[in-house]
Amino acid sequence: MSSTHEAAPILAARGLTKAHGGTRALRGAAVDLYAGEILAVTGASGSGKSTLLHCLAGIVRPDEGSVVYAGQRLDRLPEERLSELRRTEFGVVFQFGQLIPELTALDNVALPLLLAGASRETSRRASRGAAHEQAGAWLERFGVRGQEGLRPGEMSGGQAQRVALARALVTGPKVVFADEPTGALDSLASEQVMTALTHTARETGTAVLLITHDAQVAAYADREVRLRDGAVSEDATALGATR
Ligand SMILES: Nc1ncnc2c1ncn2[C@@H]1O[C@H](COP(=O)(O)OP(=O)(O)OP(=O)(O)O)[C@@H](O)[C@H]1O
Repeated sequence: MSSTHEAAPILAARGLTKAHGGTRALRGAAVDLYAGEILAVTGASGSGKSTLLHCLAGIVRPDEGSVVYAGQRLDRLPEERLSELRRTEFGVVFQFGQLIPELTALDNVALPLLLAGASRETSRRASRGAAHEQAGAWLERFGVRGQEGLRPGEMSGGQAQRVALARALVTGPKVVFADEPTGALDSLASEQVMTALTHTARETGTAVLLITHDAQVAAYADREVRLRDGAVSEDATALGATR
């Protein structure tokens, strides 16, 4: 992907600051994410990567600055509109999947669909069957079809992360936020997870904001921005990912 984009970014942050107690995690960070783009955010430990992701995903409000998603100020939306947006337009994957331990893989992936269905007040039974069918198809897509009855504690780390990816993508989000999704995996599992994530995102046109400190993982992205002390230090465009 080239460094010049004609369309407006789907997500744009400017001048973000955020302090956690006395620690200034973000100091004027700015970033653009374009529709369908896979953007790696890299930087040393403590440079503010996770805080940036939380602000962009509407999980945390910045102290100052703006976050514009599809033309609306995310940082000014009331909490209920924000949570609806997170449920319908965004998907998230964290380092340790954050699957619900009591639920099977199938139920974990079906859950976002059931929540979306419940908010639309569709027939419970019909939506449950459809959600399970769709969840099964996504597990298949991520190569974990045989695992639908397993609970997270019964899966390998790589399998659990692929289930977490299926859960993040099942609702057809516009943006997936992935915070060190391979941070707890060995290199083979890490490769499988990154291949699954990037292939699917490219097929579905989902934009991905990928946090990583691993150059091999960043190489899957189209473009990289580097954070240093809470601000973007370098916009290393056009990684030229071919995967
Ligand atoms: N909830 C919190 N309470 C207090 N300090 C925090 C909190 N979250 C982050 N920080 C601090 O803010 C700074 C930025 O943290 P952040 O997690 O955003 O960085 P990071 O680049 O993602 O780091 P890492 O790669 O280690 O996960 C760090 O100094 C961190 O200790």
